[in-house]
Amino acid sequence: MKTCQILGVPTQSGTSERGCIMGPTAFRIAGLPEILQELGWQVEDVGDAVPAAMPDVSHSNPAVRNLDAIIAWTKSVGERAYEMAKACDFPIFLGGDHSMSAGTVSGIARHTQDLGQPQFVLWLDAHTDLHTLHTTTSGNLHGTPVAYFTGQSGFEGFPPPAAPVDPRNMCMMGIRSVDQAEKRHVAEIGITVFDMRAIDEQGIVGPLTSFLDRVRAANGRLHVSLDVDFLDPDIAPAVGTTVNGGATFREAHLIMEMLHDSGLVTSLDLAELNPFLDVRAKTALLMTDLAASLFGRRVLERKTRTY
Ligand SMILES: NC(=[NH2+])NCCC[C@H](N)C(=O)O
Ligand SMILES: [Mn+2]
Ligand SMILES: [Mn+2]
Repeated sequence: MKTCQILGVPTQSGTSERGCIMGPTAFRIAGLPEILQELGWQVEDVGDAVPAAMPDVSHSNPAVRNLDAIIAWTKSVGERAYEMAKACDFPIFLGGDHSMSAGTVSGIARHTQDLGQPQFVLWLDAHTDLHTLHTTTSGNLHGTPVAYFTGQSGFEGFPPPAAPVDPRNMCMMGIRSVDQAEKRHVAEIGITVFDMRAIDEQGIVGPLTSFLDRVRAANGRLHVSLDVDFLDPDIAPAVGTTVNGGATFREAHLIMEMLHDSGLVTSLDLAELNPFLDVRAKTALLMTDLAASLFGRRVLERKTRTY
């Protein structure tokens, strides 16, 4: 049986809105571990990560908030993610704000490097999260993990990622809120971005298939990072950074179903769930259902199509 380990990463220091600390609990109450078991996985919930000791740090950009806590989380989550990748077939990380992914992706990529394979990342988000400590104006470090784990400079005090992800191995979908500094950066480093306009024009199947083909051709391992604000706020209100015009229910499920059928996904973040902002748990339940689709739940049994 395929094995999966689930780790809670209750970070909220990367945001200015409190509540993401409750995210892992909400996913557990929504029944995520049991649902994956029913789908035929051997599931082990390994509890919640705790941050490493906080370093004594300051930064020249006065906007930066909670740098000590984010460095401490990045260190410990990076180690936990690396151990999980060695110990099971499929690590899942329950956030927690998106600063969690500085740790999760860098730990996962370190293991992928040990295997001698390239790491690919699918980033499903309204935002590119590509700031550095120097370019962020909000100071909220959940806006920075992609720059960190792709090895960009500007992360003084952080442990350097052992295996920086090649930005050309990254695909972003759902993007619709990008700051000036991020726009320059994204073009420069060569990430493939399907913004919301591209999705409107081309749909999901073409863009996602072309990326999955690249992952397969390179014999890569694929990490998926799903931010709640990828989804439209009408269906997913439980996030501190809602942006109108997000992915629909069907678009999101189609992505998850295609990812499952591809057989390429080897790890997952469920990020930014803020249960304090939810409406009768509908966002927690939707995110859980999306994970179920990624793990093989489908409406009707049918022959697997390979994308
Ligand atoms: N993970 C997220 N929700 N990130 C939102 C970041 C928003 C904005 N770009 C900022 O840096 O403040
Ligand atoms: Mn994000
Ligand atoms: Mn976002």
